[in-house]
Amino acid sequence: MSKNRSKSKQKHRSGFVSILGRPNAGKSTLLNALLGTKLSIVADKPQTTRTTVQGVMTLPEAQIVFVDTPGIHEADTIFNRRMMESIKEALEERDLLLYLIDGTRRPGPEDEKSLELIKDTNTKVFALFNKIDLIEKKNDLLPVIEAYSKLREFTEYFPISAETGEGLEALQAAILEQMPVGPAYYPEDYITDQPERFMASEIIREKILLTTRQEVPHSVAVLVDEWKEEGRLTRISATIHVERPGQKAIILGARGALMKEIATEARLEIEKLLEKKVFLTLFVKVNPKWRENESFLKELDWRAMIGGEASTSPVSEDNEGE
Ligand SMILES: Nc1nc2c(ncn2[C@@H]2O[C@H](COP(=O)(O)OP(=O)(O)OP(=O)(O)O)[C@@H](O)[C@H]2O)c(=O)[nH]1
Repeated sequence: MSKNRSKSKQKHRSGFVSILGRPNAGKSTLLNALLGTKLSIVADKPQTTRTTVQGVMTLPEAQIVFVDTPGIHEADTIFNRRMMESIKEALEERDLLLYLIDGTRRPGPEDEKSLELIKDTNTKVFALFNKIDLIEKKNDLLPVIEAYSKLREFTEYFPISAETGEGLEALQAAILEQMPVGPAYYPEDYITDQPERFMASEIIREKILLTTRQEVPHSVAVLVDEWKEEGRLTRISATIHVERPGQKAIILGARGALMKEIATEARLEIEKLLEKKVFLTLFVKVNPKWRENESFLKELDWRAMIGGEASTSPVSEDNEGE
């Protein structure tokens, strides 16, 4: 880590950061963790036609704009030289790159291929070794870090867990330090309802996990279908997607009792968050194999919500009301 952390504190800083990494490394989880825990601001429009703003973290002393890198997703499958060149060009425009690595695995040929993208960029790159919560003995991470550092020299190395939040504070401080002096690009109070929408779905999901005591742990996804501000009331309707009819039965409980409990607890917490009265309607729907359904996963991704692509379609007959 660099030494003069305190020196840089007075001036406001701002910059553009991209998160890269192989599929499944945890990029979305990290972005959510960095932004979510800070109740961050999320921009609802692309910053330029080429770049999508994924989220803006506004702190008293800095603003960090997380931006997507166009073409990066295709780059994993299409190794077209022109595309690689345009991605590399885009990466040059960033103030910092976060290269996310699954810290539980040593690099394989796919990882080496993926590192090609950042091979000769002039932009600083942090190596983030994610999922350290899965590593029993911390020493087991060392050979992984060593193997990666042989493939490329990174500016700094961070063991983190996007899931538990471990290491994220240090990471945030280091990101801040890399940001050039500059103004905030977005007004401080520029908060759309989108993070609230995402947080509401997370609250509902959490209540399900607590209420059903982990009987349906990872088979649950919650999508907010409708969000209407009606004066002092916010009307929210959301669908709980499960994989099997048995899971739907568990969530509903006898005569819908459990579902009622989930809805009430979630409503109370969302009311606290919004500081408003909330009318919450929940539906539960069997959506087999939703985890393999590409378009559904996209809908789930809260970034998709920012683009206004979240489902607003009416709920189908399969649903059960609160
Ligand atoms: N145990 C653990 N799991 C994690 C962590 N970070 C992410 N995951 C899990 O890893 C999986 C992939 O995470 P994502 O955030 O979807 O990964 P991604 O890099 O955005 O994936 P793509 O969208 O496919 O590029 C999910 O099941 C996450 O829950 C972590 O720190 N610890």
